[in-house]
Amino acid sequence: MNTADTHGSDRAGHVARGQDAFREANTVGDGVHADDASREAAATDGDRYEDPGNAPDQGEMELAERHALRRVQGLSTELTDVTEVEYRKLRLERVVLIGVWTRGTQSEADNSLTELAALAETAGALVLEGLTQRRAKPDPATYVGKGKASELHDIVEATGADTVICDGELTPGQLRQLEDVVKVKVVDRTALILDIFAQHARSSEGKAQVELAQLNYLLPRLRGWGDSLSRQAGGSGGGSGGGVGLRGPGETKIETDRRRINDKMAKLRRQLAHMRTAREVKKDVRRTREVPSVAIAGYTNAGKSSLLNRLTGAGVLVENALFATLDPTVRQARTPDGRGFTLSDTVGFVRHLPHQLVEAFRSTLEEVADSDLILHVVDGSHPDPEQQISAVREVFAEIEAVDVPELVVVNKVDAADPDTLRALRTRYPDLVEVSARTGQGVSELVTALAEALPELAKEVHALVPYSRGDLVAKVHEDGRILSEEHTGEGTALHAFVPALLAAKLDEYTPSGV
Ligand SMILES: Nc1nc2c(ncn2[C@@H]2O[C@H](COP(=O)(O)OP(=O)(O)OP(=O)(O)O)[C@@H](O)[C@H]2O)c(=O)[nH]1
Ligand SMILES: [Mg+2]
Repeated sequence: MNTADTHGSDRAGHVARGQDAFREANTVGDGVHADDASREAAATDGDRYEDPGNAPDQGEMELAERHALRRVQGLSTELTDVTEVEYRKLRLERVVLIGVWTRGTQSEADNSLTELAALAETAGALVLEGLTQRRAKPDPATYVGKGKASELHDIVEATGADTVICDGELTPGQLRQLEDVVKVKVVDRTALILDIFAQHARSSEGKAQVELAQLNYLLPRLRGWGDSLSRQAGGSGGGSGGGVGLRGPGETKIETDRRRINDKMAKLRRQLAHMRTAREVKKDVRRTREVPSVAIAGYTNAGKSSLLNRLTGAGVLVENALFATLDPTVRQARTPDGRGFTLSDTVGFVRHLPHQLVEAFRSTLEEVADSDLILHVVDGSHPDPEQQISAVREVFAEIEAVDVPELVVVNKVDAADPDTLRALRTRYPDLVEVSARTGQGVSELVTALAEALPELAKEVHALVPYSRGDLVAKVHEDGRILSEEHTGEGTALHAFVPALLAAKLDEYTPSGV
């Protein structure tokens, strides 16, 4: 918690307050300028692994495509005969949610279940009922207590639900034993999030990362799922202990499956290592340009992609669903005083992000840790934004991003409760309030962002011969020009530039300046 706190608002800094008049006058923010040339540059830099085209309406196309494809997800061909991989196509239709509430207030417990409902809907399920049980800790056998479990069975039967989703990560044994009582498929929050990620991954790297996480989750659960599902499939009616005759061949099959899964995981790890190298190379290119990078991070559905769109007109997918964005999108942008920087959208965070996913997405999340500034986008219209802020900061700590300066950006102020906003202002005095929807506050955000960006290191005076027009162009691109004059010998420049570019300009610096 201490690490998270040191990451606090005091360091976010730079945000001028009391500019309400200015804000009123600027309700339609035009955002950071991203010209076509720089957008083209972003495309050739190839920050996406499967470039879906660079048309401005790309986000809309993705959205349409997603709606068209929703719920038609195939299995990887290599695993089609592993029947226990069943959970990968959860085919959630009608679900009942159940949560064990161990600490905190009633409203926190309710928020948690509301979030689970949003996750379930994002995965394509229809939520019929949500229940919580207050207990000191989850029951080691059936997650909820025995009595509650049979009550749950009655509700499942009465509503005609086909799946129960538990708000936590269950042990293989708990999953199996609860299934025995409720007689329908039981999945946990982790499996649900993995399923959403599987539906949403678009790049080959994202797909590989999710598949690795799924297999990782599946491995210790093979037997549990296998037992329970085969009993159900066999229609033997929930007798305990499984069929004697099934045990031998069942175990052999599990061994085979386990080996196949291990092989598949090894292959995925190799592929990912390879893709990672490719990404490092691209990052190096960016680093040699020394353009500062800004990462937009925050809780899922906070409005990160909307804000990126508002800031650059990038046409990135926006959807009122959790985890709409899984693949990093990087755009070139420019501050009002002309300094170039990159702005990247990232995968949303969630409370108790399954550990397998943090592992799998480590390379993607490291983009955040490697950035020069984090715009931490917070959903101001959520009933409990502070809890989301802490959840996000926990992930920052896990990916070692706590040293990166953070600017807290409270989004959706058009829909936020004034009391919530007041509480946030007290807690994070340096925050910026915006609405990606209406554009309110966006120009203040641009100013705050420009101030928080690391200053370009070097002031140079140079006389660049006309044969080195490329260098002058670079100064225009990456630097901030104070004066420029065309003389008989070349272009005389006075500018602030990144250190690396300053070194290149060194030989054109007249001595004595
Ligand atoms: N009222 C209001 N709604 C907003 C605002 N910004 C975004 N939204 C809505 O919030 C939802 C989520 O927006 P996204 O931009 O997809 O959020 P995200 O943080 O990128 O979400 P993930 O990629 O899923 O993590 C969408 O329905 C947006 O229309 C805002 O300023 N005001
Ligand atoms: Mg997004």
